[in-house]
Amino acid sequence: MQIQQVVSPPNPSRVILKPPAVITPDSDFYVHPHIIPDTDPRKGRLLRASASIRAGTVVLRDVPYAVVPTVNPSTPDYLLCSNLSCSRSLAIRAEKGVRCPKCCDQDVIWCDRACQAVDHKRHEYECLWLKHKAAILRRQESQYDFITLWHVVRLLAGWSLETQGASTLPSRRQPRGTDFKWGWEAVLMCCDYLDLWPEAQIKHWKRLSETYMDDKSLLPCPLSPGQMLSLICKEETNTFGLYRGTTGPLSMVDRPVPRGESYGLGLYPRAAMFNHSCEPNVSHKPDPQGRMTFTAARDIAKGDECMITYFDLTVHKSQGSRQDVVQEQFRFRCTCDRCLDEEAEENLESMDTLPFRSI
Ligand SMILES: C[S@@+](CC[C@H](N)C(=O)[O-])C[C@H]1O[C@@H](n2cnc3c(N)ncnc32)[C@H](O)[C@@H]1O
Repeated sequence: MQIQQVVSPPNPSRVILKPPAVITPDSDFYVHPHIIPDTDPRKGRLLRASASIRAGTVVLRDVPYAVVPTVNPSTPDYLLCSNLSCSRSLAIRAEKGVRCPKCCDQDVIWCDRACQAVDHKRHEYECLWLKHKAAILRRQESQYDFITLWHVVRLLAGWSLETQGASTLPSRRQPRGTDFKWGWEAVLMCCDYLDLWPEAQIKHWKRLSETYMDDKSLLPCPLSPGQMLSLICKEETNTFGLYRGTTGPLSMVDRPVPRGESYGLGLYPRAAMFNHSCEPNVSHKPDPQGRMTFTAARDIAKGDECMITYFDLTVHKSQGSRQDVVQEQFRFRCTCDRCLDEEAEENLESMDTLPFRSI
C-alpha cells in the first residue's frame, strides 16, 4: 500500500523560525471541522468524525502544555530547547546552546539567548526545584521518577504563568464554541483513573510527592496532597512520547518502520482524548517544534471513532503482547476489533484441540 499524501489543514500555521514571545502557544492548535469530542460509558472521552474524512487529512494538531527531554544519562546525545514554543532537538555535542547561569540541571538548555529570554519566567518556576532535587531524585529514585516529577513541575509552571497572566491563553480564540478546552482547564479535563492504578504505585507517588514536591520555598505550589497525586496520575495516563518516526497503523507503509527511541515527552491536553486501538485509523508524529500532528491513516466514515495506537505496533505484534502492554502500561483491556477477531480465532483454534465429548 502506498503512503497517502498528507492533506494539510486549511490554515497551516506559519513556520516558526524564531519562536514568538509566548509561553503557551495554544494558538497553534488546529482541529479539523469534522472532529468532535464525544463520550462512551466504557472508554470515557473520545474523538469522533461527524462527517467523512479522507485518508491523509490532518485531523488535529495539538500543542503541548509542557515538555521534558527523556535523556539517557549514559548517552546524552540530544536535549530539547527548554523554550516550550521552540522545543527544538539539539545535538549537544555539535551545538553549543545556552545553559542555565545557576547550573540548575544538566538537561536544561536553550538554542540561544532569544529562546532563553522567552522562557525566562517559566524556567524561574522550576530552577530552584531542579537545583535542589534533580540529582538526588535521579540518584535515590530513578531517571523515570525524575522525568515524571519534572514534567509535573513544568505543568505547574504553565499554570503559574496562566494565573499571572503571563501566557497568551486563547480563551478568546476558541474556534468552535466550547468543544475544546484550553490551558490549565484542558489539563484538568484529562482523566487520572486514580482508582485503577495499583495501590503500590499510588503509595510510591504519594511518597515521591511528599519527599520532593512539598517544600514551598522550592516549589510555590498551592495544590493539596490529593490534588498533587491526581496531577501525577493525569501525567502518567495522558502523556505522549516524542519519537522521530510515525506512530501509527502498520498498513501505512509496505515495510513498517519502528518509531525509534523516545527523545522527550509531553502532555497534549486535547489530543489526550484519543483512545487506543490496535487497528488505529489515525497516526501521529511530532514536528520539530514539538507540536503533535494527527493524520487520518485511512478514510474515516461519518460516526467512526478516531483512534490512535498508544504503543509501537511494529514492536508489539501478537495479540498477547499487545494485551500485555495495554494492561501493564495503560491499565485497561483492549477490546478493539482486531483484538476481538484475533481472540475469537485463537479460541476457535484451542477448541479444535479439545477432545470431543458427548453429554
Ligand atoms: C489518554 S486517555 C484517553 C481519553 C480518555 N478516554 C478520557 O476519558 O479522557 C487514556 C485512557 O482512556 C482509556 N482508554 C483508551 N483507549 C481505550 C480502549 N480502547 N478501551 C477502553 N479504554 C480505553 C483508558 O482508561 C486509558 O487509560
